[in-house]
Amino acid sequence: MENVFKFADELGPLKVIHVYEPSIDLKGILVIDNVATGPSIGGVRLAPDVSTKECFRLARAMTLKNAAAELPHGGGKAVLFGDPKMPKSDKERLIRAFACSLREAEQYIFAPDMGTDEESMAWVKDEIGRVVGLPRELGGIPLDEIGATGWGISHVVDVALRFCDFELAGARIVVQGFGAVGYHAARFLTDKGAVLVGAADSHGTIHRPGGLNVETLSTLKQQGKSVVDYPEGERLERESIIDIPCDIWIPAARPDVIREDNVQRLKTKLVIEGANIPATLEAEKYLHAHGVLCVPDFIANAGGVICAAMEYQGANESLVFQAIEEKLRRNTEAVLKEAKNQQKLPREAAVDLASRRVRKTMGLRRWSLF
Ligand SMILES: NC(=O)C1=CN([C@@H]2O[C@H](COP(=O)(O)OP(=O)(O)OC[C@H]3O[C@@H](n4cnc5c(N)ncnc54)[C@H](OP(=O)(O)O)[C@@H]3O)[C@@H](O)[C@H]2O)C=CC1
Ligand SMILES: O=C(O)CCC(=O)C(=O)O
Repeated sequence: MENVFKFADELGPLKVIHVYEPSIDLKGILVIDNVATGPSIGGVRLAPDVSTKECFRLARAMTLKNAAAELPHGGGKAVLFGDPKMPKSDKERLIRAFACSLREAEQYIFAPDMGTDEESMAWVKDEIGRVVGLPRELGGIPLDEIGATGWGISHVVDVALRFCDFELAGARIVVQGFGAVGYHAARFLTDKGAVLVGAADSHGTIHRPGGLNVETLSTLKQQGKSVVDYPEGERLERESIIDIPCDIWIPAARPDVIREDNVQRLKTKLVIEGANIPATLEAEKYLHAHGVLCVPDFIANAGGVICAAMEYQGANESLVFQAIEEKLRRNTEAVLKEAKNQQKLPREAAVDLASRRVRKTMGLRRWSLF
């Protein structure tokens, strides 16, 4: 048995639950990292290559994200082993069973992540009720459909550009992953004058220096095709997305895509981490040393969970965009100012800000974690 206490530090994790039901090939993990601020919220990720370590790192990112955004929620995350493109009936059975198996894990509120969506959350609601990110028909605010995280990213970019030497009009952007985060980030940024010159999905990369039409790419994805089916431009290998020269590079897919062994290939001025844990610390240090500004994940991509938390409190959809804008602009400014003034990595400044808030709420409780 893996020694799960190797992840333990002053913040958590509070609980690590492994779920196994061989009759339907259900293998899942829930990490509840910290609930000092309230019940944890974090998405359920369905992917073939997840792990306990990935789940813990994602749960910790949620603890920091929810604290930075001043939400009354702690951090948790769940992962399910499986192909997100499995037949829908299999996926429904898996998610319903996973929800049932975690019925008693009341300190965790289900939400969507890679491989799961509003419909998956509707199945969770039907089974156990403790869920956010629901379809509108069930009273939810469909955070992926409205582009909550992409909206937040567009404001993070706007603030980060005050710390850079270029403007958004005409800036070349590259997006790795063309799902809920990648598509909406590209949509909001190109609406403000940026040019999307590269995009990747699980099948490959498309590169067109003259610009890619975001809605054409979105239509291809809705038809079950790939970004590489775009009618113009150069088709490249999936990993070649990192080589495309640009001004803003936005990871919006898997973890650890920017590492010590490939960070030198990035030719950009600004990295906005749309994905969770997309870069290793060493890679972020390299970027910092080479003058590339990098806004960390739990600051940049908090739009989705702000929306989710507001849904949980019964808020109206029209208030969500304003709340995301305000919180993300304030945090981005605070983190980048502190990083600049103290000559720190933006991540160091962000972790200081968020963990200070978590420690304060822990100090207000009899037991710090539970
Ligand atoms: N949804 C949200 O609001 C939030 C999401 N995040 C994070 O953002 C990231 C993306 O989430 P989301 O957009 O919701 O996920 P989706 O499942 O909607 O989209 C993921 C996209 O990534 C692509 N992809 C998968 N693997 C690779 C790869 N190796 N290289 C390139 N592209 C790849 C997929 O390709 P294909 O289409 O071919 O499957 C798909 O286009 C995750 O890290 C998630 O945790 C963070 C905060 C909030
Ligand atoms: O935004 C979501 O889907 C819920 C929260 C989450 O999992 C995340 O922010 O990564």
